Amino acid sequence: MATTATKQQPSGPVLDWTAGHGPVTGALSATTGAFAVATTGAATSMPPGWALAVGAAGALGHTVVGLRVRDAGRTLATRAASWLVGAGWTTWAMTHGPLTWAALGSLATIGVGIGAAARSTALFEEAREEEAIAAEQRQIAAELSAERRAIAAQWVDRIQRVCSITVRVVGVETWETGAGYSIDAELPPGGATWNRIAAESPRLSADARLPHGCTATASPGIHQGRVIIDVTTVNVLEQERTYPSDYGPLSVHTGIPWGYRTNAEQILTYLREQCALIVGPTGSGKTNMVHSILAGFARADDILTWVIDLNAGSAGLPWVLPALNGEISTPDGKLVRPGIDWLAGTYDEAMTMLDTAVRVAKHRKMGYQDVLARANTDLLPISAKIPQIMLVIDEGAEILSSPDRQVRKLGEKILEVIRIARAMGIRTVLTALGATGSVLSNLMIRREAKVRVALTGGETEGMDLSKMFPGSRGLRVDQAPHKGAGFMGTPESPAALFKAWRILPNQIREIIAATSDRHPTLDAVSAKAAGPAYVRRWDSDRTAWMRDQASSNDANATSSAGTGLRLSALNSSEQAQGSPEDEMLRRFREQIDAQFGTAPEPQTPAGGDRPPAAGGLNLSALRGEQESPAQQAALALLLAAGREGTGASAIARALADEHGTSRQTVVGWLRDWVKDGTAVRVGEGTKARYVHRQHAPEQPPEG
Ligand SMILES: Nc1ncnc2c1ncn2[C@@H]1O[C@H](COP(=O)(O)OP(=O)(O)OP(=O)(O)O)[C@@H](O)[C@H]1O
Repeated sequence: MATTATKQQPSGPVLDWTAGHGPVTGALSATTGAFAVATTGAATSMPPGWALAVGAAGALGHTVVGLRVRDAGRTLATRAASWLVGAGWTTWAMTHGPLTWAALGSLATIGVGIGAAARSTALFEEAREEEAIAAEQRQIAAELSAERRAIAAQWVDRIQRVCSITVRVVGVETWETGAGYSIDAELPPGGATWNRIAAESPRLSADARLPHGCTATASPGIHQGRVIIDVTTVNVLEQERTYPSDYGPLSVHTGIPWGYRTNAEQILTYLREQCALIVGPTGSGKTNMVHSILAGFARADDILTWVIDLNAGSAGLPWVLPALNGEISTPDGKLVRPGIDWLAGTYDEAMTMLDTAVRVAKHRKMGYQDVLARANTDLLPISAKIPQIMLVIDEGAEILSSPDRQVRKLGEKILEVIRIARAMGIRTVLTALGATGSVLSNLMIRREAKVRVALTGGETEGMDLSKMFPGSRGLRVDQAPHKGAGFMGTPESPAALFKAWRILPNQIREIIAATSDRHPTLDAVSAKAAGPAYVRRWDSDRTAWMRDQASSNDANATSSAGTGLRLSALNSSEQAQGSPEDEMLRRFREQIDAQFGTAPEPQTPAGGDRPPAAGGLNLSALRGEQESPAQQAALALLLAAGREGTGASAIARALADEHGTSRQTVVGWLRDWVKDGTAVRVGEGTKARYVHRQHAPEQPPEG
């Protein structure tokens, strides 16, 4: 709150002065009450005398109750007077006439007299109750104020001792997170500046006997004569904090939390235009951090996450397998979608994904010309209808700097996406084990990836923080010796210590379930560009590696310690086709189809009897080796059209350029699909359109 000038708090008062400001706030509360009465009075033409009566009653209430609770005489007098002043002001405000204090005084006297005689009136009871509550609050405020005053006094002395500057503390705010406090102080006249205090941060921290990992950092106040000193008293980086259990919706526009600062406040990343780079050597907590990033993306209702993970699939699989294996369901018993929208674990799949991303970016540029013109912007307006695609590439930096020519081709594609797709809503998050020199010397990364994280986790080798965070001084690797901790900087929040939340598989499962209904679907323009390659992404032949991975993980758990890319992924076609494997593959495929109600397999006659499940994924919906690419593209369009559906003419138009398909041919396919239950015809005559059965309002009767 006080320390980070985040986007949510662009300006306005820095500190919260609502509690414990002594006489000023006391007077304020009396006057605000009076103001309310005056306003209401004026608005309802209340006779001005009533306001005086209220004031008198207030004075009376305070006096009587005060006597009962044995308040000091002086407090009593002040309090009663404040009510009268308030009421006096009210009357003045209501009548716009002069106020006679003699009249007031007499009224008050009369009031006290009357009040004493009328103890049991409702007014008195009410006043008494209010006063009891107020007294309790004042007690709390007084205690708080005492604590703040003590802090203020200590720091005035300390700054004098350490920096030889005599400041005047204007306010002290203790943080809601309980991890420290902020001091707002005025610098003495004569040209002292805030950075003189900032420069003495380590000595101030030592003088204050702060625990290890806690700091006193000075930053500019509301003008150059003021300074804010943030003091952390609890080392939250040392603690293990789990991912916050509130899985409420997020958006690319409101920022996605990636971790917390030393004051325990969340750091938000704004990735509409930025890419991100996360560096963390083995064991620093990088995989865990990627999971908490994927958690944030899963919670957003305008983000589709595509993950490339050629390294044993550990980053993406936990977001896919629980859903594919049907291990979880939503609270109302529905099947869930995976927490990410696409996972590439092999070289070929990664290439397909990157090609798709490039096509989507280019198509969006053309297809959304009118949207951009209408919104008068060159940045595609991202929403749940036109989602942002976040490409998360684990060890992407290693792909970029790989000596292997084939892998470097992937790298070139990644750079192309970064270069062309900012305006069109595709951004990347790259992770790196280290060796960032070559990556950071890439102009594209330097310019586009300004959200940066360095997970140090105690590792000092090969961590060049000055390259990761140019311009920031005083960052030392040894300040963040804990796993999951390091430094993070974004364009909105300067590089400083931070820690990622710990996230365990059970929370990942919870988030998959909680966010299943929230994920957007690819907009029609993008879906058309993405084509069958996208629609078939969960097909069993393309997800077979996940099964391989899952079983090889079981068999050889220790091998995951090896670092570097799993280049065997390049040999994706070399899958053993022995009969036990075939059997597993068949079972896996059956499972997927059973879970997600995909189209019945032509080669398994029993499949046709299964009632299709509503919703779910398009897994293997585009089956049928016998189908032409044009027909597959048509089916992709039908799927992409969602509940709205589409028609033969629209599909034929979309296919004309690439495939030269006639309307008549499309009519034939649609007719076949209606017959075999793939599509449903909705509406009549000119309103007739076709809806893929996944999106059909009601399931068609099975024939
Ligand atoms: N944010 C965190 N808070 C607390 N502990 C953490 C955090 N992140 C990671 N750890 C601890 O560090 C261990 C290693 O984390 P993780 O597997 O994410 O590291 P990594 O850098 O990906 O390593 P590897 O490359 O070997 O998988 C975890 O098992 C956990 O005990």
